[in-house]
Amino acid sequence: MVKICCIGAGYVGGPTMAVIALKCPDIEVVVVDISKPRIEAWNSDTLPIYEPGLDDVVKQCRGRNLFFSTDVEKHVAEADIIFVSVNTPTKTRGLGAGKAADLTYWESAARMIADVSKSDKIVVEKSTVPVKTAEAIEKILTHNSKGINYQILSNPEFLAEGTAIEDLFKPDRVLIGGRETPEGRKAVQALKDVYAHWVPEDRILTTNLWSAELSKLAANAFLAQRISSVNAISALCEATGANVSEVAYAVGKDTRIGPKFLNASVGFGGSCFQKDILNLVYICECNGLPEVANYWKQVIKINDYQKSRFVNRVVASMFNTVAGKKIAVLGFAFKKDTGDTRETPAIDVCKGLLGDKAQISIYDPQVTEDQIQRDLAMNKFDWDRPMHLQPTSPTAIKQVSCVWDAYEATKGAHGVCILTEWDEFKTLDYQKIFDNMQKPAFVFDGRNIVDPEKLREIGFIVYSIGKPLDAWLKDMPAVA
Ligand SMILES: NC(=O)C1=CN([C@@H]2O[C@H](COP(=O)(O)OP(=O)(O)OC[C@H]3O[C@@H](n4cnc5c(N)ncnc54)[C@H](O)[C@@H]3O)[C@@H](O)[C@H]2O)C=CC1
Ligand SMILES: O=C(O)[C@H]1O[C@H](OP(=O)(O)OP(=O)(O)OC[C@H]2O[C@@H](n3ccc(=O)[nH]c3=O)[C@H](O)[C@@H]2O)[C@H](O)[C@@H](O)[C@@H]1O
Repeated sequence: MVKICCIGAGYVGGPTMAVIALKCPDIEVVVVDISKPRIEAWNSDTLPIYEPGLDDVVKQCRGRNLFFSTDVEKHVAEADIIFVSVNTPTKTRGLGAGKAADLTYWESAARMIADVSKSDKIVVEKSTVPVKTAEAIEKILTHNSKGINYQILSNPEFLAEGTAIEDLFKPDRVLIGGRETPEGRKAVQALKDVYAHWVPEDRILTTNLWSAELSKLAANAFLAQRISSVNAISALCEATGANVSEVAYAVGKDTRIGPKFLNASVGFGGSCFQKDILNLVYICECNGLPEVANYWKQVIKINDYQKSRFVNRVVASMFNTVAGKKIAVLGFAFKKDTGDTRETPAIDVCKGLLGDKAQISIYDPQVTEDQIQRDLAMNKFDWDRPMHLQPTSPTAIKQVSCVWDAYEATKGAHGVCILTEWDEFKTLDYQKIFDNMQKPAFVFDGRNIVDPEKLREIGFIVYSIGKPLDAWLKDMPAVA
């Protein structure tokens, strides 16, 4: 029986390995992590991450050919194929701080593999890493090899949170990069055989190592660039009276452009887009390509602009101050169907409103109060460290309260900011919300999920990203 061990039981390691175990009953899969609480949660009825369909997959194979353990060294030693799916956060200190990927966790995993291995291994980069990381990993492994043969493969993951199980069941493509040597090709084939259990052959792409590593960074940069493009156009729509949804629809009808990923928003969030683009920028700079670096940097600048533009709209339309005013925030996760808050635009929006002394009442169906308080207190990039390295009990921010109901959050509020596109926000009783709010009552829709006309009929003053402006807002320009 082939044995797979995955180091890192996070958003990628957990679901990916659960699906491999489900689709490959002839393979034993063990997911290991240094975080004891995380592994305990994977072994319990309350999994550590919320992902539609995941519970079902885990229940079907846990204890059969899927195991979760903290005994990292034992399972690494026994495995034939080792996936490494640990954090690769942005460096916060030293060379490349604020841009370069911090490979501390990757390096320590590689050193541990070298220490405990007694047989040949295929080591698979699942984490998103800078191009050429495989070379560094190879050096670490072969320097301590004791005659053991290691083959390094790059097999980046393209799943999106909220649809991870769907994406894993039916991936657009699986990408495997390896060395172009007989041993390298054999290793690529071994990994191909795993995916071939359920992925059609023509969707399994094989490339050289560097193409696979770079394709992951490029794919995320292209996706984020689409959002920044439509968000840039949304600002122009507001200035001209065009409607961004109509523009995006018309643009996306061109089959060369396509309709997906053109929803204007308060900004993209999530653990990877910003981090991976910063990493790409750094690699370009290191390779003497400042023009290319600046091109990609602009995608992040527009994203930051979009978030601060939103805050400015809120403050400007409420007579240029929100001091002491209750603002309801609906949605804190970076997108719907996940409890993940990493780099969520809600953090920057809330911090912006707090900077103007607002009182914020937050409701999100999946995010805990503890998480929200930690996010608002944490320094940038600290969120992407393993749990045990994050600040444990930050001082709670007094102006922020978290409630478990949208109606409670909006009661007595001056304004409502919709920051995540949870389906339940589309069907709220907005008349009831209006009746219980201060007047004039404002809705700032950062996800374009409510019908502005219907809300205006109720009496709200409405701001929707990239939509023709309410007369009220036209008279209140949002200048920083
Ligand atoms: N979250 C996502 O949707 C996607 C993430 N990625 C990439 O996958 C990688 C992992 O991301 P996530 O799963 O989201 O991170 P995560 O933070 O959810 O999980 C990483 C896990 O690795 C563990 N870990 C760190 N060092 C370790 C070590 N030396 N030994 C054992 N365990 C260790 C941590 O305790 C943590 O549980 C990152 O490189 C990310 O860029 C790629 C595609 C999608
Ligand atoms: O490397 C990663 O981590 C993953 O990053 C993204 O996945 P994810 O961040 O989970 O979610 P997305 O659906 O891409 O959304 C990212 C952000 O963009 C926003 N978004 C998305 C689409 C859109 O049209 N407009 C928009 O503002 C979302 O609300 C969210 O805040 C990619 O879609 C995955 O392919 C990739 O594997």
